[in-house]
Amino acid sequence: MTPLIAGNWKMNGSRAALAELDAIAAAAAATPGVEVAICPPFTLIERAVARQPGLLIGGQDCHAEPHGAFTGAVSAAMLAEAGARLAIVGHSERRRDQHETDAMVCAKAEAAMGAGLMTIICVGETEAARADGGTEAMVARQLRGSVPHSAGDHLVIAYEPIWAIGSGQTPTVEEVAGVHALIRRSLAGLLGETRAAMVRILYGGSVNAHNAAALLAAPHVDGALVGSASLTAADFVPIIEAAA
Ligand SMILES: O=C[C@H](O)COP(=O)(O)O
Repeated sequence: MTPLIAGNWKMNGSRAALAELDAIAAAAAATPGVEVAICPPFTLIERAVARQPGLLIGGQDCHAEPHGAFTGAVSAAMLAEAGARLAIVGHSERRRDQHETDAMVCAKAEAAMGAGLMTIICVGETEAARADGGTEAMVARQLRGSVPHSAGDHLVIAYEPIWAIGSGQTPTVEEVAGVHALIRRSLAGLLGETRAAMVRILYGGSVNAHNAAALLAAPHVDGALVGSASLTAADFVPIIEAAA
């Protein structure tokens, strides 16, 4: 399975920051065995695609409906028209701040896949769930609610423990491997063994140049979803290289 290293710029970046894409695209071209994506804010998508058409450029969210009276929202078809080839849905920051439920995430994922976009569905436990030993139950519940039954080879799952995002903390490699194995088993139950085997499962949460190689070497870790360390080529390129 080709590893996917995806950068999520969140609400960061500017036209000037797109210059970072040049060295990122060069690193991606030099590591053809690794797929590289960047998800900038919506406003930068078209320029990012124009600047580096070889990179996979994506959106950080999409609406479940194709069009309508949804002020501030962007549909999956709009992302695709802008040149995006993937969408992230269900990021924990949107589940928290926009109160997105599993059902809403599932509808967004269906819309994204319907528009032909590779679709990264994010799941991950809270710090409280982890402390109670509830990590696997919470992740399995999110998968049951968020993954469309129709999902095929456009589907990617990102396991992002909420407490690890932006904190500098990560689970142990063994813990990551355990949750990724649980995700693979859950997907097999939801989609069947054959389709589940094709789904890439990314780890996200404080991935950096120093810890990437160990995390990416864990079983069932098929790439990474990277936040702050994707904002500059200096930080992101070593993570791409670690996946090769
Ligand atoms: O989408 C990316 C994740 O939320 C991880 O963010 P981070 O690498 O800054 O911890």
